[in-house]
Amino acid sequence: METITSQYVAMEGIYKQYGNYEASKDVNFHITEGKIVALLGPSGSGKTTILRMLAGLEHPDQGDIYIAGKRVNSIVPAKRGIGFVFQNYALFRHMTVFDNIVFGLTVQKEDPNIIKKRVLELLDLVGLANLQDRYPGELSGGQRQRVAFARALAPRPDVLLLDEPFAAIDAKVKHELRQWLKATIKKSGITSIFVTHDQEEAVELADEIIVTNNGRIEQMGTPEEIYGQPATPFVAGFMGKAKGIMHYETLTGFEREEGFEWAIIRPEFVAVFKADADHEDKSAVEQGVVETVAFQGTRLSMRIRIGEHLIEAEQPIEAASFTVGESVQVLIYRLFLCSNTEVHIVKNKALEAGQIFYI
Ligand SMILES: Nc1ncnc2c1ncn2[C@@H]1O[C@H](COP(=O)(O)OP(=O)(O)OP(=O)(O)O)[C@@H](O)[C@H]1O
Repeated sequence: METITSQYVAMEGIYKQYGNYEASKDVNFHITEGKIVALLGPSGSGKTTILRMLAGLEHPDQGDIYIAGKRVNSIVPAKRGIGFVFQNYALFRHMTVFDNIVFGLTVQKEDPNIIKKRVLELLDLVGLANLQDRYPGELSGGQRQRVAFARALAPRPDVLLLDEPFAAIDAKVKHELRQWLKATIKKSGITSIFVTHDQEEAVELADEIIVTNNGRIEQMGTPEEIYGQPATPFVAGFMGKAKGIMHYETLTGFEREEGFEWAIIRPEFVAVFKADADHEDKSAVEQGVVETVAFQGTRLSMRIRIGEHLIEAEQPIEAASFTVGESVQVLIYRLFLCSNTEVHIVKNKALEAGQIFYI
């Protein structure tokens, strides 16, 4: 059997078509042992197809798949050493929590005493030791997902695959459950790959993110890299909250670059001042007019018109309040300047030397 040594999970030169539709186009990535990796991208971008090919539930038309250093293309799903957690829990309703977890092991025909010991260990790991006799219908969504997680870990897989594991979970519980999952995965040391279309989830959980778009991988990197140094215009526009995307002509402090026609301005790249506010960067501001103001808990979210362009800005609520129609000074600290294929991260040259930038 072929082996690769330096990478634990890998895809090399993967192509996959469904009929005429190309769901994966030259997919390549390498994942190091013990990492948590998110497959992040819009609906239909090919995330689930990648996960299902790793699991052996779909087969590539071309390319190589490696798990735990072994080429697994021709190995059946049950022998690939993977655990799978689905978004809808997929627990057996007529079985207790204990028996649901046992199910992951009985198929391996283990000794009953070893099975019991292993299940108790897992119940402890997922914090459900006192609920082992309950049925899935008597658990909350978060608890059910913990059981599904324990069941997937039961046979000690080399790799854990999770398909939108929090999709069916209440928004309030999600944050807590993500923190729990991250800590539990790290404790067990298992290499984990999960699919999500939620960038907040990817950033919160993953050591590394693979951004998919239209069947291709746009970028792989740490959340900080993906967020702060987008490699492609798609990633620059996909990550971050509501952003101003404008056909770029001139903005104070930013020069034109040949072939770079578009600018992406995220809310955190912008500061807003009252029209009469005095500050040291006056020469670097644009004049704008507030078009909308929305209160969002701890922040004010605003849409501001600069000439023909609309950009989004955010202010802490302790800062000055703003009203619709008000003229304001807008200071753009930086922007992402995009050609069709490249992104340049450009700082405002008109700012005083020594200005501290946000990111
Ligand atoms: N069995 C199939 N037969 C035909 N086309 C399919 C099949 N499975 C997926 N596709 C198509 O392949 C593309 C990629 O699908 P995939 O499920 O991998 O995307 P995704 O990024 O996971 O999307 P989502 O977030 O909506 O689940 C989609 O256009 C989808 O319609």
